[in-house]
Amino acid sequence: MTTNNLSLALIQMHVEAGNPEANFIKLEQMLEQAVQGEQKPDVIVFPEMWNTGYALEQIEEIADPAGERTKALLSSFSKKHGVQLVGGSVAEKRDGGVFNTIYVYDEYGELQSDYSKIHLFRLMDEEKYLAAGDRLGKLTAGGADAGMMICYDIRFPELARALALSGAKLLFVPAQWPNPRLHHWRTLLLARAIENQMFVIACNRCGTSGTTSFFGHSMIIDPWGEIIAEAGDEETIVRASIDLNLVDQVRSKIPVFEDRRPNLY
Ligand SMILES: O=C(O)CCC(=O)C(=O)O
Repeated sequence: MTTNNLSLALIQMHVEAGNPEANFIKLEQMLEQAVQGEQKPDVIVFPEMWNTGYALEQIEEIADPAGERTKALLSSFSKKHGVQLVGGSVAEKRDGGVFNTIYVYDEYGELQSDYSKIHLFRLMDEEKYLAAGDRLGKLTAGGADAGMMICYDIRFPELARALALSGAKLLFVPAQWPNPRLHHWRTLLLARAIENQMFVIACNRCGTSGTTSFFGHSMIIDPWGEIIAEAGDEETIVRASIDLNLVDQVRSKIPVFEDRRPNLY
């Protein structure tokens, strides 16, 4: 069988809470590094809320108005380098609120889709400062249908299943998932990959903000649940090439989607 390869790079960066200037500089530096590797990536993924971090008390002032600054950067970079960007998420100010939003730019510099986090994480008071999105996140990557979820969203298996049922073969997950819940992060990502027989491509931040530390461990998991790449806790770019044909192979070996009994549950 011929391969259908997609080359990925995940920007596992330190985010400075409340300092968009520093974060834009850091992101641009790491983006340049990402395209200078031996194999130019087809898709680059960033972490959650990389522009502002979780400076929630200041979020109204520092969120990107209509995402304009972020969109300008993503559009020009994707076009210049012919690379698709799953632009992490940013704090985006619109419609009288602040949303936690992913913009996806295609390799021609055009906005392909967006997604605003639909489950707000109450342990970090997100519901007090942020507005929730109200639709699913879908995109295409390497010619395949894909879905996106943000951080806490991975605790909701129904969401990943809905995306898989709508055709997604890959799931992109930008996150700011902190210590001490590394075990939850790895287990949930592995479960979403195995149960939906899809690639899971998860980009977490690293470093410390105030008293909260982030363990990194960005991961690329295949539809059989094998870990193709996993970072440690340092600032790094995680790279891997995946064969999209593996999704159909795994789905025909164990036909979970044909064997479902949705009328019983
Ligand atoms: O669910 C968790 O444990 C972490 C979620 C989180 O940090 C977030 O959604 O920002």
